[in-house]
Amino acid sequence: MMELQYLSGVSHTFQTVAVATIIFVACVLLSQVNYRAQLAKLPALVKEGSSEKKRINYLKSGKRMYAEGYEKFKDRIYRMATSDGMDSIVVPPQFLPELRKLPDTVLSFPKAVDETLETKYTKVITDNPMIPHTVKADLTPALVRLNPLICAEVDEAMREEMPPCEDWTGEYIYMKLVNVVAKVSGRVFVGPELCRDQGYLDAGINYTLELMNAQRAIKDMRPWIRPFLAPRLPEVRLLRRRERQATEFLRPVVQARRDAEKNPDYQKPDDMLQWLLNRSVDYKIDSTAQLAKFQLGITFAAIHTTSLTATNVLYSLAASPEYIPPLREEIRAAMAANDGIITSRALQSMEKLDSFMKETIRFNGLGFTSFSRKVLKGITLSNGQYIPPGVFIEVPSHAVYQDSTNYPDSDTFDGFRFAKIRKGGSATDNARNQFVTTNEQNLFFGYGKHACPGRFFAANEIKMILARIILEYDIKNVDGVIGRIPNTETGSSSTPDATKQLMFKKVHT
Ligand code: HEM
Repeated sequence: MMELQYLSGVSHTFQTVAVATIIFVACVLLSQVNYRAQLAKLPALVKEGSSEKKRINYLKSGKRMYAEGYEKFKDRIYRMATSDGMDSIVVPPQFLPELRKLPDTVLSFPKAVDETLETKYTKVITDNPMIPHTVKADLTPALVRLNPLICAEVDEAMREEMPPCEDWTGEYIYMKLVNVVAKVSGRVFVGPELCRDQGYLDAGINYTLELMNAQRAIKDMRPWIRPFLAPRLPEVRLLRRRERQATEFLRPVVQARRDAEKNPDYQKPDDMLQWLLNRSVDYKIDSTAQLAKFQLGITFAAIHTTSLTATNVLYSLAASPEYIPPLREEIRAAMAANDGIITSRALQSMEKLDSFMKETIRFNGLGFTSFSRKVLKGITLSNGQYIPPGVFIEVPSHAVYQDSTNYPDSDTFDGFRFAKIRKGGSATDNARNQFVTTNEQNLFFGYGKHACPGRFFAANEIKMILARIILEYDIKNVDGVIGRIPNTETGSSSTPDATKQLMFKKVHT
């Protein structure tokens, strides 16, 4: 009797579990059907073809497809299959003002980065506000004070990296710039103790490349198998090794600084590591390992973006060397007016250089889209179109830059386009036409509350590096290369081709 009762209990439990499982699976399937039905209501740029064909097409012709969509859909959103075969929702820029008001719980920047970088496995920190806050509240206001020091670091790093170039000399400038930027950013991020340590510099430079490799290896796995196998991928293990290595580099420096603080006369260093230490109590960061991950995160955000952008500008300059004499004159005058030092005031007065940098990224930014966000709760736009939760959105920034209603005669590269507007214009014209400007027509550094907080530092650093190069060298393409070295374009990304050389020759005055 007891046994029968027990068996009937087991069978009842089993039935309950089975029913619950069926209900759960049905709900998942229904939500999937609902999600697909909602997506299907949005117009698609490419209707025909298998998802693999669409994916390959996107990788090959992303730039053209974003331009086509921009022309075709104008003030409507549409969907397009992207590199991982999933549909992304492409949003025209006129919706940006309404989207920027939405909180991260509805339209999320960190969640978009989490999925793009597979942070569950790569462990990049995306959700700690301490990094953007420290960059905004400590680094940007410190620039006026730090610029002479940054300038001295640029000069020293350039002397170390660039050969004499007494005659025309070919250089793979991208790798040179990565080293310069790593040293200069290193001085500001970790301070004097580590910024010249080749081991630490290499760790920072390689981390970004290793992170991208790990992300690609994870994306190549089927999603359901990732929780089991991704942590064991050699590429992912390498990231763990880098984290441990960075922690070991930082440990003695952090310890020495904490010990020194006990001395009431101690002058705290003026760098990002110290600002992070100062804020660590408020943000409940108590281990060197966490600080090391923050440092790697900032390095990831800063080094290659800055050096790729500086490379883009030099590729444009080599293709249009007629800009070199007026730029050189401007830089000389700015320095002469500021006791030979590149102060913040000197940088601000280099409006032609700022303009040339801005015009370069109008044609050759680091990609064709901006404002990548994940939709967490459904959004109805002011034109009535509905964006379902679960999708990614992006704005076709390159198409915006090539629209002649935003930029008259938009097909023409006019290096001083923005300097001319600023010279004759109002305070608003001045504010809206700078390299660091972010708004609906200027999306290189993103848009809204997550727009790149490091852009002021990056702009200063790039200008100082370019100023040093333009003052000291004539620049041209390698013989036989006509026009600008084309960027490598894949899907939504565009990078200067690091395998190409530029020619440099020392200027003697
Ligand atoms: C030319 C160089 C750089 C470019 C092109 C660039 C670009 C960007 C872009 C597009 C975003 C996303 C913004 C959005 O979607 O709205 C971003 C975010 C960010 N960038 Fe930069 N960046 C550069 C340099 C730097 C530097 C030097 C730092 C650090 C000092 C930095 C720190 C960050 C951080 C912390 C975020 C995340 C902001 C947040 O979570 O709210 N970036 N950057």
